[in-house]
Amino acid sequence: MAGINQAAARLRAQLFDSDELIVCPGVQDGLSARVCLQQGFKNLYMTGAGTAISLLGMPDLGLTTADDMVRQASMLSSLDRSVPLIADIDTGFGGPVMVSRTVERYILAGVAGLHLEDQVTTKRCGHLGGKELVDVTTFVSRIKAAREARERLQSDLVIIARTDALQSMGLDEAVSRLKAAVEAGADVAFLEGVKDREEMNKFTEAMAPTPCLVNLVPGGLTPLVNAKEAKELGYRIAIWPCFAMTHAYLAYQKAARELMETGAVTAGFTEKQKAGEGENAPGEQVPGGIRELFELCGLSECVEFDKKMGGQTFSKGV
Ligand SMILES: C[C@](O)(C(=O)O)[C@H](CC(=O)O)C(=O)O
Repeated sequence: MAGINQAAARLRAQLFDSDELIVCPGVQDGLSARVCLQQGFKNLYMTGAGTAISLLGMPDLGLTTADDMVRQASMLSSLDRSVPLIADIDTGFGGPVMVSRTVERYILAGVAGLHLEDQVTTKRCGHLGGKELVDVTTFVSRIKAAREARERLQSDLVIIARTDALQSMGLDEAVSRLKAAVEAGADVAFLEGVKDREEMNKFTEAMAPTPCLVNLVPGGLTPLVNAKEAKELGYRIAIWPCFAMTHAYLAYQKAARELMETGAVTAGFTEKQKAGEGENAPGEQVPGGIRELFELCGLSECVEFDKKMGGQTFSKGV
């Protein structure tokens, strides 16, 4: 338990023993997480929207189950346990019993922080229209259930309360909901769909001294401020949910179009090959080729581990 809880304790220290902005690139699968770890990020964020898209091929409409999310969170937090993962838990997937059970599963999966919201269980992405909310008593009961799980497991889990109330009820009601959530045990406040810098500032000031999170979704409602600006606006955590996914989508599309139109894929070709000279030599290293991807995902570490344990699995090389 102590080992798993370490990431949560680290996130708590980042939040309360320092004033640095906690920068969380959004990841939705093993590849995006490995790339962010390779780049040296100190935190990761598991996006629910990205998980719906990459795991189910479906939009963010409350279609991912607790099992889908726990499994993904467990895989992501296992890749580097020294890097705290903040994960989306949507609405907690039911009433207080279900919320408590799901939060317990997130803790056991090694999640360091999670955000729990006040939309109805048939929720949707916070940057879409027509959102419906539960009443404040139900929202608070979700937060209390999360807190109960944290206490029961003696975990340092950081609970982030998210409200989607801005769209239909305005800033004052949103702030009042988040204050009630903090009173019930949440550590951080997350105002979804904040629309401009003035509102961002007003929000962080209204919530002080509670730390606030800003959600920077490409193509969403919130201006895409950079890390420096987010900090100046009073935020302590910034998440970039689908940033890599937008890039990946455009790259997949380009490659698929090329294959469809020309019957060939040149992405893994060397410059010589692109110039029409020669074919891919068997086993040749190409940028982004399969060996490089395996290396990114720990090929050498696996081989080393096998050897260290006295295994012979790779004694003939890989
Ligand atoms: C933060 C969020 O909950 C997520 O799943 O990453 C989404 C982001 C998105 O839909 O791109 C959200 O509801 O804002």
